[in-house]
Amino acid sequence: MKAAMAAFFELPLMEKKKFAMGANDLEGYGQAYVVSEEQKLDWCDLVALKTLPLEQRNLNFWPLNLPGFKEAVEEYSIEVQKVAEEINANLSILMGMERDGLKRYQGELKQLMRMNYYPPCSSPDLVVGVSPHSDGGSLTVLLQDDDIIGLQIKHKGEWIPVKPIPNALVVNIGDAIEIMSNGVYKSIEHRAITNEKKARISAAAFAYVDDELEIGPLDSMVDDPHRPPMYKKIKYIYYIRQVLARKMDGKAHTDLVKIQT
Ligand SMILES: O=C(O)CCC(=O)C(=O)O
Ligand SMILES: [Fe+2]
Repeated sequence: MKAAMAAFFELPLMEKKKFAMGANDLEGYGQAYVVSEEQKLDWCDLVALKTLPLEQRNLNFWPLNLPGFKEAVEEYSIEVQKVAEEINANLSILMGMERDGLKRYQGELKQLMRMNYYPPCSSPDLVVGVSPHSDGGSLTVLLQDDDIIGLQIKHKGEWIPVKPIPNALVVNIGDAIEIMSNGVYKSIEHRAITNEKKARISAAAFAYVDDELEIGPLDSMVDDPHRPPMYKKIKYIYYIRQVLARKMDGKAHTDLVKIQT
């Protein structure tokens, strides 16, 4: 998977542009957005592909003439989905349900694979690889370089590096699980920084629910009046549209659906 991603980003720009993301597309090759004049520039190339279920793949965005790419992404996406499903099963138990509790509620999870390429940057203070945000879906499973630190999480107001553990994956809770868990499992604010000398590649597999599903705190996580619902119910499509429309601004999106007390 790492070799396949590296081979893609090494393609000449003209080749990569054949898979260019349209203005309102989630899929394809592009650059991370520049949010505002005041904000540091995002320093990152990316290609995003809908990987699962198989019928939602749009092979027009896939570099099919790159040897081994499709096979690697296909195999990796299936394996990483099993990891996401196993974590969901365990989270279900932690949330007071049977192992299949979240699966029953969420249905079969879909997957978008976002592959990021952060070129080396001689002025790392002036750019940020990916601006601070939380992931909108249920879970994100991240594959990162074993020897280059780039990912940071916000903890008690400070940016803490997530040091790579060789051959390990990083799992982020997304906003949808925060909402379903009624705030017990919080989505994490994170960003990626660039490196002065070395390029870094990562693959974020976002597992998310069907657009039409209404997400809200699960019954097992609500205990009125001791633990009332803390989030409004919202159809996932409306939630994710808000996230995408407002670009990236820390954890502001979950605040939008919080019930004010
Ligand atoms: O490259 C990373 O470590 C993080 C990427 C990320 O947060 C994302 O693609 O949502
Ligand atoms: Fe992210």
